[in-house]
Amino acid sequence: MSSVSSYETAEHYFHRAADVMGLSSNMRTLLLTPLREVKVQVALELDDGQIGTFIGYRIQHDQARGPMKGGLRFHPDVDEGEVLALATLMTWKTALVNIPYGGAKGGISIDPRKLSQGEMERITRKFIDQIHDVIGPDKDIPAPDMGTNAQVMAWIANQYEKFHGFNPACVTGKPVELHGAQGREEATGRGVAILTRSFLTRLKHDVAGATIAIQGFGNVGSYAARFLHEMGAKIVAVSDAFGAVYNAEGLDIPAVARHAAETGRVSAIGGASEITNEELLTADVDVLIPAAIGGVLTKENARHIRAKYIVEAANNPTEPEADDIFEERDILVLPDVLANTGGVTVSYFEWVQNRQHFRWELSRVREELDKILDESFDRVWKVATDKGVPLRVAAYILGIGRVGRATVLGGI
Ligand SMILES: NC(=O)C1=CN([C@@H]2O[C@H](COP(=O)(O)OP(=O)(O)OC[C@H]3O[C@@H](n4cnc5c(N)ncnc54)[C@H](OP(=O)(O)O)[C@@H]3O)[C@@H](O)[C@H]2O)C=CC1
Ligand SMILES: O=C(O)CCC(=O)C(=O)O
Repeated sequence: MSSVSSYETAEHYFHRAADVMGLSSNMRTLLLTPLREVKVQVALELDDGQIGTFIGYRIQHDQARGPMKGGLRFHPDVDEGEVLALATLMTWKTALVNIPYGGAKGGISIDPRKLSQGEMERITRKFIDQIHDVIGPDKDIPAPDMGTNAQVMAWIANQYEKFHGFNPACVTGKPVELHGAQGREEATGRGVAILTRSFLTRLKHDVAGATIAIQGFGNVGSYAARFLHEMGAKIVAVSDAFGAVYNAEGLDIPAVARHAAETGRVSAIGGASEITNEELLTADVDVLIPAAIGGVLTKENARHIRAKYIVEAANNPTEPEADDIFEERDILVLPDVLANTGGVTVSYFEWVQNRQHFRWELSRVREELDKILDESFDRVWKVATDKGVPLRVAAYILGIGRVGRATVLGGI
């Protein structure tokens, strides 16, 4: 696990790009300082009659380019620094793909696996009771992240509407039956697969037959695995919090998905050996895709990574010293700020549809998403090539540049 905090990582990557851009120290302070940090008590009666007291956060980083946007994470590791780091990342991410939003993120420090469905619903509603005034379709629009899903988004919409009236654009990632968008659930993982293919193609490496290890088999990891499998890639290892499974000939991903749905974990599936998450990270593969928690690629394991390429489906998986080691070892990294933008982009399509009271077909969602991903990838690649910088620095230059210009044009 990383010894560097998520926020130190976020600041480091910001300054690395800001140095190349020649940003003044005043501008750096303005762009890094969050607009608002909300920290609330979320207290409720648990199923066993005990009182549970949890801490919830919503950190709104920047709104120069539009209402703030970002997911809501339910995980035991959630703290203020992590949420701020993730909110900051959202600001550069929405700017990079040029959708009209700023950045925010939220979370509650809880373990959803230890809660009943009823407890999850009560916690979600209690949290929205505390923050409904600072969120909304023109202020800040939450969405799913680790530990939350379409059902949680449905409760958020319902609770928000108790205060403010019907307004499904107040949250995205909702169930399709309740004003959600076709294709949002698959969007982040599908985007990861499409960008992985573009990345490999640019490097003259065919996705068909490429060997891939994916850490995390939740929303993002499982859809990325599914789409890459359909593209002909050989997914040799996948994992969840309990451990990993490996088959050098390639896993049968639809079978792993069925097994995980039935048993709640990927382990103990026939025809694959059990390995640890750490062994998955150092597997001998073409592409490593971290798609779970942050801070998993560290200065301790970076020299043992055998993948040729890393695609960051997770947010903030790589600590700065590991990133430097990858650069030195010519391991190319497709950074989170680009690699996982499929989710927020389709969230934007959902928000647009909600505001227009109009529904798009899945084919239109996919087509519009592919266009944005292709354009963003090409732009990042060009800046990296023109300036001779890594893809992460190039992506940050584009994102920070757009936010900086909007800030100057709009005035403070
Ligand atoms: N959902 C989205 O649209 C987006 C998500 N992301 C990022 O993608 C990543 C994954 O999110 P998402 O798929 O939504 O989350 P989910 O909660 O759906 O899935 C998380 C996965 O990670 C596994 N996991 C949890 N803890 C560990 C651990 N310590 N070691 C290994 N695996 C672990 C979980 O296992 P288990 O099931 O056993 O707990 C699960 O397989 C996060 O970094 C998130 O910020 C980025 C952009 C958008
Ligand atoms: O869909 C969204 O609005 C946000 C997704 C998210 O949290 C992320 O990209 O990290």
